[in-house]
Amino acid sequence: MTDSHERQGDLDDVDHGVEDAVGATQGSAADPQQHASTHVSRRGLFAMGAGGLAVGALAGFGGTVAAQAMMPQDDGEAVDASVSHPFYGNVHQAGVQTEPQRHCVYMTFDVDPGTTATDLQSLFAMWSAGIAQLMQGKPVGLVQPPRAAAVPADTGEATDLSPNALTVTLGLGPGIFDDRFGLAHKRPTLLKKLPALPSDNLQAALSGGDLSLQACAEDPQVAYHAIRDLARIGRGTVSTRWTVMGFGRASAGANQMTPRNLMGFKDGTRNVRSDDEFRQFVWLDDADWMSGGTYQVARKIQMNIEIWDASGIGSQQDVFGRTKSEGAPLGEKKEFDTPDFAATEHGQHVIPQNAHIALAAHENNGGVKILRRSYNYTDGINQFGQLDAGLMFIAYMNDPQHFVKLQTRLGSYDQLNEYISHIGSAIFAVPPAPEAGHYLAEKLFS
Ligand SMILES: C=CC1=C(C)c2cc3[nH]c(cc4nc(cc5[nH]c(cc1n2)c(C)c5CCC(=O)O)C(CCC(=O)O)=C4C)c(C)c3C=C
Ligand SMILES: [Fe+2]
Repeated sequence: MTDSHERQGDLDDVDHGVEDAVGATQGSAADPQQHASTHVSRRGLFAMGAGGLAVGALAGFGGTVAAQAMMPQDDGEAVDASVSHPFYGNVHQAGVQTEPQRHCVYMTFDVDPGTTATDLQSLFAMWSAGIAQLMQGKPVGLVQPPRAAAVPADTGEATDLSPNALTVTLGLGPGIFDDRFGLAHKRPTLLKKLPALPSDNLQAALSGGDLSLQACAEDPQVAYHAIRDLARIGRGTVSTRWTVMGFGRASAGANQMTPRNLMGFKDGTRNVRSDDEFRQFVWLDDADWMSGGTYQVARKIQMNIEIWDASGIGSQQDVFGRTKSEGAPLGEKKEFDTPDFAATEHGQHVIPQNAHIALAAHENNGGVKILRRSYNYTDGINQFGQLDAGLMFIAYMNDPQHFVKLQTRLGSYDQLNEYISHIGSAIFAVPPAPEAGHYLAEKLFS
């Protein structure tokens, strides 16, 4: 039993929100047999009941949230705050193939000492029930409980805000499959710590984690609220490790205009887009309990923005191999023209061989592609009074070696290295979405 159980006993006046809702529905667990051999702690009961809450949540709130006015944005795209994505039954977790929303809060967690597999199981059940609520624009429990001494289960800052296309995506780090929880035999085949890579400048405090949550939404407060309440639900089982608040999505989805990174260049022009490409490069198939899942690589990449801002447009364009305004490959006219990496002029490659796109393109990497779903971030100013900002690079792929292969080349030769520094790094396995009546990563425990 972890100290969280004791704390739950102590906090009589807390409105337990998701926990109570889950516990109250335990009679409707989808498959009680599945848990028959599990030690049934209070948390175990939550785990059994999570499916019931899920079903209830779907039945009760499944319709679309009341439509609101469409808010036109500067990029010409309208934000429809009423959009909500389904959590259950979609095979893949939302937040991967989902068109990138404008804001993202990314957080990793370490599992607290003394936590058991049953505690983890309960956490995933409670997080699943909570995420299902949040993605519909609902609180995870009472914002205003009736008794004056009761602590609200939901922190309340998203009250009256619509779902805003919120997605919350759970990742499991390599640590979940070490000797702490008896889950080593369930380790996703390709999940292991990333090796040291060229140009790494990693800080331990910005790296690793047993679990990750990526919350993306069109409204930053909706994304932050989700992470805050989920971290609260996890208290006593997991502790926060590192977090990044991302904005101005720096990758485009299939139907979106290409956004710009903080270096002012369009980012996401040549990304994984079609269902076929997702099948080929992102989703895991025939991978036991991970089928329908994927791997997530997160890198916090700091930019030396002040130095970049002082460099000439010619060298900026050479760094990426693209023009700044249009985003066209050098030597071409339009953004979506195909780069010609062989073209030369006056004996020089038109796209320098050490340009970012020349090194990263699938044509020059044995056909390898990864899905980039990154966000800009800022941490204010650094100790020298300079802008502290960069790219929260988040990528999804069905083989983490694809990232390793690309970053080995980029870290060794990329002109961009003069202006960036990889300061944080982590890898996670992203399980498939649960069916209605089940919860994330449930098959880990059967
Ligand atoms: C290991 C993978 C990659 C890292 C790390 C990475 C960092 C990084 N990228 C930019 C900006 C741009 N990247 C662009 C293209 C691009 N980048 C990668 C991979 C990594 N980038 C790939 C696979 C590609 C596609 C290459 C191609 O097929 O042409 C571009 C060009 C526009 C686009 O196609 O998206 C930009 C701009 C930054 C600023 C950065 C780290 C801070
Ligand atoms: Fe890139």
